[in-house]
Amino acid sequence: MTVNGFFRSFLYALQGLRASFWEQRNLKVQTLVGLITVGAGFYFSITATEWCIILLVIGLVLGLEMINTSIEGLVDLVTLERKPLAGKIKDIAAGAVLVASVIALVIGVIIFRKYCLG
Ligand SMILES: Nc1ncnc2c1ncn2[C@@H]1O[C@H](COP(=O)(O)OP(=O)(O)OP(=O)(O)O)[C@@H](O)[C@H]1O
Repeated sequence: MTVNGFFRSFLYALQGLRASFWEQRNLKVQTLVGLITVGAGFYFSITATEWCIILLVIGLVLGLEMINTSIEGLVDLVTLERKPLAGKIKDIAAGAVLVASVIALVIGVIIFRKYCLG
């Protein structure tokens, strides 16, 4: 891949980021929660290891939400008819986001509990 090709792929990825952000209410909410968590991280001066874990789960949730958005679009592209398989595929993709979000919440509680309780 040439430098130009790499740069173009990077721009396409940024376009994808922008498109999913403006189209997806969930992604905006998750980004806001992520930013609040980062703010809390600065406020409580969490450790480097805690930063790594927090940033990893934020990236996981946001990344999975974008893949979920992409799968929803792909299913709609294949069929707009009501079909059990189409619904199941969307539900599984949404379930993946839910799993990551619940894990992120648990990790957030584990990390910030000790700072909040003193
Ligand atoms: N073609 C379809 N056939 C059967 N069920 C569907 C179909 N499309 C969507 N569904 C069902 O409706 C749910 C919502 O799908 P939809 O594409 O509207 O997502 P959404 O509610 O807009 O999600 P988001 O708010 O994240 O965009 C799916 O999870 C699925 O259960």
